[in-house]
Amino acid sequence: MSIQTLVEKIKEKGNPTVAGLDARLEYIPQHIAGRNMMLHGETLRAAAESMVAFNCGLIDALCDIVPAVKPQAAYYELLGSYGAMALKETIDYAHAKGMYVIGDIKRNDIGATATAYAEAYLGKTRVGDTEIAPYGCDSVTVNGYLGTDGVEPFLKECRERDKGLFLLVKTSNPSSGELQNRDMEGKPLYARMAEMVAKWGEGLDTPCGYNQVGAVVGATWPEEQKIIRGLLPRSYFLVPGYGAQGATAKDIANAFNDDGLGAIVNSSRGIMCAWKKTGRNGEDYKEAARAEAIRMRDEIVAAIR
Ligand SMILES: O=c1ccn([C@@H]2O[C@H](COP(=O)(O)O)[C@@H](O)[C@H]2O)c(=O)[nH]1
Repeated sequence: MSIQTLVEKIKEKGNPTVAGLDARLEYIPQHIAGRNMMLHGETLRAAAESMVAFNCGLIDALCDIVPAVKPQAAYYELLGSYGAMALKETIDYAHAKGMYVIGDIKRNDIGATATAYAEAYLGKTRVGDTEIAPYGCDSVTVNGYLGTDGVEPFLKECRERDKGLFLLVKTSNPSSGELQNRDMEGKPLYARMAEMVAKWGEGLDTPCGYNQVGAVVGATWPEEQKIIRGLLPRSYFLVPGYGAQGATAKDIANAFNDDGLGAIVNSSRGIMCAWKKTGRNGEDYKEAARAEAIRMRDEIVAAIR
């Protein structure tokens, strides 16, 4: 699914947000985790099956109001081979429920290895005469700081399979300025990266006007958002940092274009852990996640109006 499909889903739902699926065991209510530990003991399998059950419940609760999910690969890798299966099951379930899937993998390497990452998460791998999509994400986050040869294999998937990318430009974490804001021949490094993103996106515009090659721009950096928006008017921004990292709706407005499009704001812990604030032991985790997703949507739509 291309960035165009993401834009259509955002418009259809009137909701420029994405729900992060980054479950640790402590974010999963006891009625789910306890049941799986009864069945499988205190094992990685029990943790992974709990994660899938929790994710599917969240997807059921959100799929009619939220256009996309963003599973973060780290939390699945934490569960070894069971985690890999949990990630695939989560992606397939989200697709079955009509959601767009952004794989937050932040990968890159030398060209040959980047090709393997790109095929694993966006493309297909060949087994004999059969081609199989190991994960089948619609788009992924990519670390462009390795340069063009590492990004090219991901661009190939955009060209050949209509996939999307979000290149790390200005990340949301407190230390991101240590390197990303350093001067590079008169401009901050993140601005140089934005220029690279524009170059990598050449020839990858979609009919809706947005390019397949987008950028990760932290909600925690409103001033940088404005500068990067100016450099990349037709790129979609994935904007993490809202909620648990402290950014609010007023911090994200600069990421959007005047048409109210151009950015999708992520919340992971804010939505996944909303049940922890209701005092009902997680029995109501789906309702709590939905209520938080609606609150977030309304707050962000009001802020960009
Ligand atoms: O600059 C970045 C890039 C990615 N992330 C990821 O987004 C979510 C944020 O989770 P919250 O719980 O909403 O804080 C998480 O998967 C990060 O790895 C980011 O935060 N900043």
